[in-house]
Amino acid sequence: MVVLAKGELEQIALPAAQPPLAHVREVDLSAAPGPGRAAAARALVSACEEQGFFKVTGHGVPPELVRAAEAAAAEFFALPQAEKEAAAGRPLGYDSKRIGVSGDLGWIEYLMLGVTPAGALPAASFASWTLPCAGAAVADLLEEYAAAVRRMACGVLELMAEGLGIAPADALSRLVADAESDSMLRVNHYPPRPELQGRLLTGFGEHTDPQVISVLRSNGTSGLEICARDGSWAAVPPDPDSFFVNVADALQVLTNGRFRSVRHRVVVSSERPRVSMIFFGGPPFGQRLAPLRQLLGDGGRSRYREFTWKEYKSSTHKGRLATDRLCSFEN
Ligand SMILES: C=C1C[C@]23C[C@@]1(O)CC[C@H]2[C@@]12CC[C@H](O)[C@@](C)(C(=O)O1)[C@H]2[C@@H]3C(=O)O
Ligand SMILES: O=C(O)CCC(=O)C(=O)O
Ligand SMILES: [Fe+2]
Repeated sequence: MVVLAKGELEQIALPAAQPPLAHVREVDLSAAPGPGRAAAARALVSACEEQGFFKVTGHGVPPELVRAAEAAAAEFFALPQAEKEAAAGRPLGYDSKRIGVSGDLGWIEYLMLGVTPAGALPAASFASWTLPCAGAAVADLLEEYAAAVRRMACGVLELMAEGLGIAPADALSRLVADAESDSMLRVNHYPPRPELQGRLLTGFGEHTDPQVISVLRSNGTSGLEICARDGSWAAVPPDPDSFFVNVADALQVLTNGRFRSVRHRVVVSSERPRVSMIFFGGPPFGQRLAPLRQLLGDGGRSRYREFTWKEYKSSTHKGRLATDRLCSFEN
């Protein structure tokens, strides 16, 4: 349930619907080694260069696991408010309308879960966190789902390394595969909007994701919009059978700006609820982030100073959602 105080609805009202994204880039992760895989790797690299965003097909995540995880999430959000609030916590746990700690609001309720021990700090991980419904089944399903999506994210990062021509093959995926990776799962529920004389509401305000890669799956309800390099916004047609990948800030740094993290937001315009589950693949806290030498070229200049993920994450968490956070790390 989302309850807004007087005046808060005005803060999140949006004026206009955006046109659908004309060309959703697609990458088939199941392409067999050989020319098919090389073409998929090229498609992935050009999608990351042009949009920082693409759809993954042939992803290998079992559809029954996706359906079960979504049903578990829906079951959680359907609980009485008091029971959901028993799972409240910051930064991990249940919350509604507040995003971050700097005053950003949205027409949203959500669960944040740590996928790895590092991602779970300082609160609980799936293993030690018992959701107050249907036994521990919800936590178990979401944990299994997160593990499957994390494996897929690593597959995407391996294909990316191939497309970029960098070695070793796990140069990027190891950041997320690492046992110390700071990875999280976020489950968002955007209830149908209240009647607002045709106006739209911000579900999740515009931002880039700070991590390396985000992998998003939603039900069939629209809402996700991405921003093109020219600043125009477009609506992404939902596809519950596929996953969407966002290039996130740390990947922008690793590629020295060749890939740009995609600015995106969620707009609530529907009579139907939207449920999305997003895996955020983050590096270990101590990981130093700087452009990969192989992507700098001879005498190439690094656009970013070196910093650790811990440093970046804490700077991120102090600011507003829409802030362009990377600019203070530029050389
Ligand atoms: C306002 C904020 C919420 C956020 C932390 C931040 O200070 C800026 C980045 C936000 C974001 C966006 C992507 C993910 O949803 C998220 C979990 C993340 O890592 O960075 C959120 C943060 C959050 O909701 O706490
Ligand atoms: O819920 C969505 O579809 C996207 C939300 C998002 O961008 C986020 O949680 O970072
Ligand atoms: Fe996001």
